[in-house]
Amino acid sequence: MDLHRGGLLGPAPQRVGRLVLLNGTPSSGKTTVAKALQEELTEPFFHLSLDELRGGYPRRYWRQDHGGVLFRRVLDGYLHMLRDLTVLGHDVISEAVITPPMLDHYLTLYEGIPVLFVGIRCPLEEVERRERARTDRTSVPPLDEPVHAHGCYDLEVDTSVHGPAEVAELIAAALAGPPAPSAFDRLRAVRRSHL
Ligand SMILES: Nc1ncnc2c1ncn2[C@@H]1O[C@H](COP(=O)(O)OP(=O)(O)OP(=O)(O)O)[C@@H](O)[C@H]1O
Repeated sequence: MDLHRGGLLGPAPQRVGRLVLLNGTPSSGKTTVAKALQEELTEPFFHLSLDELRGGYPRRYWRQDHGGVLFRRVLDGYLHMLRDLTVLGHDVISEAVITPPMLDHYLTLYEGIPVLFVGIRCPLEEVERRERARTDRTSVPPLDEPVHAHGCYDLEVDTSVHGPAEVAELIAAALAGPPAPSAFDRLRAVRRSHL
């Protein structure tokens, strides 16, 4: 796929940026890890949570979004926006809740982009405890099994065992020597073998 595209600053950048994709159930700790990772890394990594992007629409639109149509459109915008940032040379940290029907979309959308796929694990009892303690949004049910059903990562961490700074160190080490083939390449190979 030809990712070459010029920007406001002239010709396309020398390299496509890296994408650190943190996948886990709500309240597994993705946003917390993303912020700790930005602190850990010496190079600048862009991070925006889906919740922050959702804030672009006033609350009344979300109250009317009963079929989830607005949510899906904003999620799609989020994923495409992060892809475009990597194409323009930004290194990016992204959060994801990838259930099995969604996986193909990610594999196709991020073809040609170096993805470090990180499983953010956390036991369900701890996820539920964190959900109950949250005041920033209405509680949502955990999705642990479907989110990790594909069973393939470059790195898996458990945020009930390792604190955010430790997890950030593990991810930084994986970024310094990313596995090859990457988890996304292995998942694409599995997809091709089923065609
Ligand atoms: N390692 C941790 N130890 C204890 N509490 C944590 C840890 N990581 C996150 N939390 C707490 O759990 C709550 C949810 O964390 P966070 O927002 O990072 O999860 P998330 O996976 O990004 O959730 P969502 O998908 O809903 O955005 C927060 O209150 C956060 O402070």
